[in-house]
Amino acid sequence: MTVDEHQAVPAAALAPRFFTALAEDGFTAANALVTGDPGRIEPVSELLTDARVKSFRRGFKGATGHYRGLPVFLLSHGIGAPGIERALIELKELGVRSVIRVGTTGALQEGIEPGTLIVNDAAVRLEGTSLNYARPEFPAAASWDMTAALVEAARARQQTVHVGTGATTSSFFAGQGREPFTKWNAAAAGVLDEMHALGVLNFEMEVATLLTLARIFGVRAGAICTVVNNRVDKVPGWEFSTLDAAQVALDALVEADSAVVR
Ligand SMILES: O=P(O)(O)O[C@H]1O[C@H](CO)[C@@H](O)[C@H]1O
Ligand SMILES: O=c1cc[nH]c(=O)[nH]1
Repeated sequence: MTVDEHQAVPAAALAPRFFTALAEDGFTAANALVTGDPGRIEPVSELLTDARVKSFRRGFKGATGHYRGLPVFLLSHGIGAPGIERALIELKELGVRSVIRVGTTGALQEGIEPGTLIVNDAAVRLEGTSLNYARPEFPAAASWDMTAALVEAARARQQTVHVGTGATTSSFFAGQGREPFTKWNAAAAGVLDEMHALGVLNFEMEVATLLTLARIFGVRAGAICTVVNNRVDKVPGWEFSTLDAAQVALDALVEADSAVVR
C-alpha cells in the first residue's frame, strides 16, 4: 500500500458538499489558504491575480486565483472545529495537498504584543472534533516545511513572529478561561494558568483540528495567526487586520510548493 492509498480520505458519499463550486470551470489548486471570517476573503483575494470570489451556503465564502503564478483556493471556515473539519475534507477532495490557516488569536505569554504574528508548530487539542478521529495522545503537529516556510516568509517581510505551541478550544468564553463563565467548571477556571505554565503561546479555535486531521489525511498543514489581545498582560485589542499574515501565508505556500518533489 502506498502512503497515498493509506492516507486517502474516504469519500463522504452521502454528505452534502458546501464548497464543490470552488472547482467550477475546471480550476484546480494543490494549495489553499483558510481563515475563519468570510469578510477576509475579498481583501485577501486582492493579493491574487485572476481572482474570483464565490459565496456558499451558511455565509461561507471562497475564492480562486493565482499568487506569483501558483493556483490557490481561499476559503472561510467560520468559528470552531467542525467548520474547519468540513473545509479540510472538501479541499482534500478538490485535490488540495497543502493548507495554511490564517486567523486571529489571543496571546498567553508575557510580552507578546497585539499586532504581531504567531506560527503554531503544534497545538494542544482542547477541542472535541479531532477526538472523533484520533485518541488524545495523537499529536497535533504542523508540517515542518510549512512551519519553516511561514517563519522564513514572515521574517523576509520584517514581521515580528513568535513560534511555538498553541491551544485550540471548542469554546471562546469558558473554554479560554474568561470570567465569569468559568464559575461552573474547575477545568475552565484553571485553563488559562495551566496553558500559561506549560508555555503555550496562544488560544484560538481551529488549529489543532486542522493539524490533526491534515496529518491523518496526508495533507501538509501550517498555521499563522495575528495576535489581537494578550490575556496575561491584559492588553485588549481586536481591531487588527489579518492581511499581513495572509501575505506571509501566500509567500509560504509558494516557497513550500517549490520544494515539493512530484
Ligand atoms: O479569526 P479567526 O480565523 O476566526 O480565528 C479566531 O477567531 C474566532 C473567535 O473569535 C475563532 O474562529 C478563533 O479561532
Ligand atoms: O482571545 C482570542 C482571540 C481570538 N480568537 C480566540 O479564539 N481567542
